[in-house]
Amino acid sequence: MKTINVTCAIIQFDDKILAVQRSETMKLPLKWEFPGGKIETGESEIDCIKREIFEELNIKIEVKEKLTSVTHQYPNFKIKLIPFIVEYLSGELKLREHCGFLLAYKNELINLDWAEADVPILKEFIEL
Ligand SMILES: Nc1nc2c([nH]c(=O)n2[C@H]2C[C@H](O)[C@@H](COP(=O)(O)OP(=O)(O)OP(=O)(O)O)O2)c(=O)[nH]1
Repeated sequence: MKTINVTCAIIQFDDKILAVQRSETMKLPLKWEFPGGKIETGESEIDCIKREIFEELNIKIEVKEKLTSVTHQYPNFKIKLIPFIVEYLSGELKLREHCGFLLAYKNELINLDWAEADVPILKEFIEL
């Protein structure tokens, strides 16, 4: 099965992190994730994450660090999830696709019902 390449952003607002909840009509409904999305043909990972964050959240970010990518097989599809630690730069946060968000301290994030592919990323991030 073809692997979908997806970037995602761990966005730091001061000392809190943004998590977003997938809506009921999306794949993996109501799961929590880091915002991001699929890499388009010819697009770099960095351009992808900046574009997706602006499209989904209306904010500009600066990419700081790349974490370890995770390949995960869901029942119907397989993804490679490519995570970046980023910082908020500008813009007013607006949810364009997700049904909810929260800002939480690092050690509070683990209590959410995450998309499965995000769990190793979250663990790596928490141990940094
Ligand atoms: N953006 C993002 N997607 C994630 C994460 N974890 C995870 O398993 N995914 C999955 C959910 C989606 O199937 C896929 C990302 O695709 P997407 O958000 O751009 O597209 P989508 O669900 O709207 O899918 P589609 O209807 O356009 O095919 O990766 C994550 O942390 N962030």
